[in-house]
This record gives sequence, C-alpha cells and structure tokens, in this order.
Amino acid sequence: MFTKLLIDQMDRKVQQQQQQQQRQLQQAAKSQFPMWTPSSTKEPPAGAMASGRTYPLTKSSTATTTSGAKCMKKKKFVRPKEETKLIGESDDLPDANTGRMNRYYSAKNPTTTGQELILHNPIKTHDVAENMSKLARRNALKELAALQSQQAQSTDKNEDALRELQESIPEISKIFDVHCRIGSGTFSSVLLGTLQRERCLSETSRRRFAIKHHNPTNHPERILRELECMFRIGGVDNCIGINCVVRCNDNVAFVMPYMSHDRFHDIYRSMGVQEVRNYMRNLLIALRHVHKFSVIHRDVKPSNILYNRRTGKFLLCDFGLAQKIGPDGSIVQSELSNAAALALMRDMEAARHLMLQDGNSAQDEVQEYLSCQQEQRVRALGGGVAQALAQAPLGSKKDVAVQRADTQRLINRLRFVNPTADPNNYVSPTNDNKKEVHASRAGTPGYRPPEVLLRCPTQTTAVDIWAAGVIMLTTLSSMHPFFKAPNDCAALSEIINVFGDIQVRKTAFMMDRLVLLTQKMTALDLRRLCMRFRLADHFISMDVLRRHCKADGTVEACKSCEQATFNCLCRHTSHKIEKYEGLDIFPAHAYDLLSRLLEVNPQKRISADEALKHPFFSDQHRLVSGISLQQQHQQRLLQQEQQKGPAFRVRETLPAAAARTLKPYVCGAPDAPA
Ligand SMILES: Nc1ncnc2c1ncn2[C@@H]1O[C@H](COP(=O)(O)OP(=O)(O)OP(=O)(O)O)[C@@H](O)[C@H]1O
Repeated sequence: MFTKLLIDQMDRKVQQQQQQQQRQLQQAAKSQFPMWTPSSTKEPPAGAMASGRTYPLTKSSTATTTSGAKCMKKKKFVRPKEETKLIGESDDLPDANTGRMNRYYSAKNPTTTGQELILHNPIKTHDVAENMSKLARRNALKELAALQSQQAQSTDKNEDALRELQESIPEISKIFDVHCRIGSGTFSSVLLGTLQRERCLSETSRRRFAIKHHNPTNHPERILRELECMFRIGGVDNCIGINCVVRCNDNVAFVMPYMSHDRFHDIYRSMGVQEVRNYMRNLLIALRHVHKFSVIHRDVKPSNILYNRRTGKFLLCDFGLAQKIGPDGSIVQSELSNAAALALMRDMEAARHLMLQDGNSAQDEVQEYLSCQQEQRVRALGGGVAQALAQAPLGSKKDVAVQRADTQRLINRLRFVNPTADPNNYVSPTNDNKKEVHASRAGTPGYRPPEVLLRCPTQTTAVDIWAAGVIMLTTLSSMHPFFKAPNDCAALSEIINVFGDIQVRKTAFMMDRLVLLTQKMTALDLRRLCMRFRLADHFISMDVLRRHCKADGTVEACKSCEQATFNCLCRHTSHKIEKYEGLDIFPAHAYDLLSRLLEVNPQKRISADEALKHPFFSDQHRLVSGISLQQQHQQRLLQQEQQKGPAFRVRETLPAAAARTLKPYVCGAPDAPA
C-alpha cells in the first residue's frame, strides 16, 4: 500500500516536472525565436518558411530544414560567428494558429557562406523533455529501490529478532503473539507482543507488551541489576515497571507494559515552553524517585525516555547501566550476593499474582498507535519536509549561505579539540603517590558529566542530573545532539568550550585531577548560546548584519567566541551586543535551571528534588504575551521581594548527598534577559 502510494506520488512528480520543463523550454525558445502570428507586428523572417532545402552541417552529414530530428542527431554544432538568420521551419514550437510545432533554425546565411547550416540553441523540446523525464523516472526508481532495500533490511532485522526470540525462549511463543521489533539497542532487542489468551478480544482491547530480549552476551549481573531496579523502583513516578520475566538457559526476556511514544528526534525542535516544562518536570520526578533508592540511572538520554506528546505520558526506561551507591557514597561494584539474588527471586515470586494484571489501557494505546502510524506515513510521504519548508523563513540564497557559514563556525568552536591533545592521556592525578581507584565510565557519550570524563571514582546521582541538563539544553537550543564527541577527551573539550576552562580546571583540582590544557576558553552565556542556535536566522539576518558592518563591509569578530561582536556569546562580554528583547519564548528561569543542572562541579549541582522546586516549574512564571521579557522579569522580582523570597527545603538526605556542599540557589537573581 505504502509502496503504491509512493509510486503514484513519484509518477505525479515526474508528470509535473515534465510539464514544467516543457513550459520552460517553450518559453526559452519563444523568447529567442518569437513566433510570427498573423496579428504579430513582426513579419516572418525571410526564408523562415523555406523548407526542404538541404545544407551540409559542420562535421559532415546532411540535414534538411524540415527534418528536425535529423538535425538534432548531430553531436556538435558550431556557433555562428556572424549574424544569424532564421532560415528554416520545423515542428518543435507550437504554431499559434495550428498548434503545430515549428522550429526556426538560425544559421549563417547560406547564400553568403555557402555551405554551413549552424544551429543556434538547437532546442528540441520533446527530446529534451523526454530525456529529462527519463532521468527523473530513473532517479525515482533508484529512490524507490533504495527505500525498498531499506525496508527489506529492516524486515530482515525484524524477522531475525522474532526468530531469535522464538528459538532461544520457546515459552514466549506459547504465551505471547509476538508481532514485530519496536526497538533495539546495544544490549537487547525490544519486541511488541500481545497475550494469546486475549486473541478472542478485539484488536483494540488486547493489551500490548514490550518484550525486551537481552542479548546472550549481556552479563547476567547486569540483567539481574536491571531486573532489580525495575522490580523495586519501577512502576511508579514515571519509571518503567516490569510485568514478568521469562528465562530459558542463557536467554532472558523482560515483559513490560508497551507505551507508544514520539521519537525525540521528531519533536525537540517544536517543543514550546509548556511542553519543555512538563517534559523536564516528568524527567525530574522520575530521577527523584530513582535517586531516593541511592541508585544512579547512568543512561539518561532521549532514547531511554518514552514520551507521548499527545497524551503527555512519560516513562524513564532502561536501567541496564544503573548503579547503587554505598552508604559511604562510593559506587557498589560488587555482584549481587546470592542472598540478595534469592531475596529478589522470592519477592518476585510472591508478587507473581500481581504480574500481567496491570499493563496499559489497550484501547487508548491502540488509538495512539494508529494515529502514530498515520503521522509516520504522512512524514514518509514528504509531509515533514513540506512542513519544514513552510516554516522556513524566506531569504536569498546568499543570506542563507552566510547564515549557515556563521552557524557552522560556532559549531566548529563548540566541537574544537586541541589537535595536540592525547585522547588517552588528557587528565592526570595531581598526587602521583595515591593509588588509582577505578572510575566508572558507564553511560552514553554526549551525556557523560565532567566528573566521569575526569575519571573521578566518587560519582553520585548528580551524574543523571547533568544528563537531564543536556536534554534541556537540546530543547532550548534546538540542537540535537548538542554534544557529540567521539571520545572522552573530545567530550571534555566540548564542555570546556561551553563552560570555560576555569570552571573545569577548578572542578578537576577539587577531584585531585589536572587537566592538560594548552588554550584558554571563555565561558559562554547559555541563554544567548541557545537563542543563537534556535533563532539563527534572526541573529545573523542581513538586516542586523548591515546595521553593524563597518564602512568597508566587514564585521568585527570577538576573539574569544569567534562570533560577530554584536552577537558575542561570551558570558562576560565587553562588546556592545545586539539586544533581542521579546524574542525568546523561554523565560529567564528556564536558563537559570539549565545552568544549575549543568553545573560543572557535581557537588554544587542541583538535585532532582531541589530542581522540582525551581521557579521554572511554578505556574506564576508563565509568560504573559504582549509584555516584554524584561518587564515580566522586573515584575517577578518585585513580586518575590514582596513575598520575601521563597523558602527552600533541604535537599533529600541521600548518603552521597551528605558530602555535597551546595550553595543555596536564589531564583530572584538570574541574569537579566538579553
Ligand atoms: N516499554 C516500551 N514500550 C515501547 N517501546 C519501548 C519500551 N521499552 C523499550 N522500547 C523501545 O526500545 C528501545 C530500546 O530499549 P532499551 O533502551 O531498553 O534497550 P537497550 O538495549 O538497553 O538500548 P541502549 O543500548 O540504546 O540503551 C527504546 O529506545 C524504545 O524505543
């Protein structure tokens, strides 16, 4: 069905292209060889109607003026050096009266030069159009073939995953109808299943489950830890729970409630203030819950967050890298003891009667699923592109090129890594006498915090908070992924490029680490950085550029951030910067929270519980349209003054948290809005 739609669409496209090309070619031909019509003021050129005469062409062979096809077969035509003259008639241009196609040839006057018929712009529209349509058709077929092979590949993977699950855990196919693969990661494949005993129910009434089939290479300890987290922590406060576990020899499958969700990749650009607020609130609720158990999730990233923007449902999943923190704040490395494992199994057995009872309300889910499928189909048929084009601001090609180059310069600055840096040896302990302790690196590149990149052995739940900050940074800047370094050294460089070298050096020093840096980096202003990416077209619009350029047309650039001085992104800038008042949809509080989540020093980083009390989440700080941000900010400051400032509760009493010395955050003193 989808393929047919695609072919139909391609055929239509090809037809449209053909018609357009035909029109363009006719117009071009007309403009060069205006048609003579009885009403035309121009007389038909002398000899234009002289048909049937034969002239030798350059490079041999003969052509008659009436035989356009023959003429077009010539490979090379020589442009006339002398004035050209219309001498022929052909069937390529439509006659105004008859509608027949005519063609006028331009050639050296055969009477003067004698021998040559030289075609000037030999346009034979139907041949060219035919060629173009062939080309378009060929391209369309290529596209289709690529799509089909992609589909075939994914079908292969789908079938492989289904077969593997059925072969390795045959019990699964006795309990579930397994439909398709819905996701896969480094450690598992996730498949969609429904209960066989619910076959009698209508499709919409059947409950759906996500069956996570662990790769047999996955360490049993890891699987057991994940199971423990899902069983003991999951099921409440936006954390995914577990319905049952099926094991057969080395193979383990977790059965969880299925939740249809939006791909972060598809939505992060269009998330407004309220949606970002809800998303972050839900994420922090999940993290607060996980952290209460002295557990670090360690893999907080958008693909491990199931979020449905239509229903607002939110689930944090994948506890595969979760780690427990011991009473002294160190990470518990030891394997789950036999007693603990047995206790877990006993508890799970005791809760057996509860399993498979909940699950999701299938009715809602199926509706969502269907509408989701529909949206995806529209997207596949170019709906997304059309929408993107419709949203794209208009500008000349040159403007767009300048803007792109400027943005690319900024991205290059963010991604900058000193070429002399040794990726395996970029940080060293300040005290060589101390015995080196193992530091966990578990996590996804781009979401690892400075303490992990600095190889600090004492890591806390603050690791997850940093990752949440990176997600918020992505939504506020509309840039995904924001950090995308290939290794830890480059990842630390990216952090230094945004937060400055001093912050990172201080934190490293506090952790008895020395970062080897050869270059200073100034910290950037998070708000202006996010705005610069999100509102790139505005920041470097030609209007603004013209206003600030010098007499010779050049624009001065800031030496630190390498941006035009009026767009300087440095946190402490001495340049006169362009104000972008009222442009930003996000309130100053959003950036204040962002800076606290992305605090380089883990000891000063905000906790999930504290973050949830941040003013960004209180409704009184909603944006009021029609009033400038600065005015709103001043009004809020006034209100806070009157209320004598909000009372902050003490941080949650986690063992690891006890060691932290947090500076209390005061919401009333964020940077003034740009
Ligand atoms: N309950 C669920 N409902 C719907 N989809 C799910 C569910 N659980 C997982 N998925 C999908 O499967 C994907 C992979 O799941 P998960 O992250 O648990 O596997 P993983 O092997 O640990 O992946 P990774 O290596 O990327 O961390 C998710 O990104 C999600 O799209």
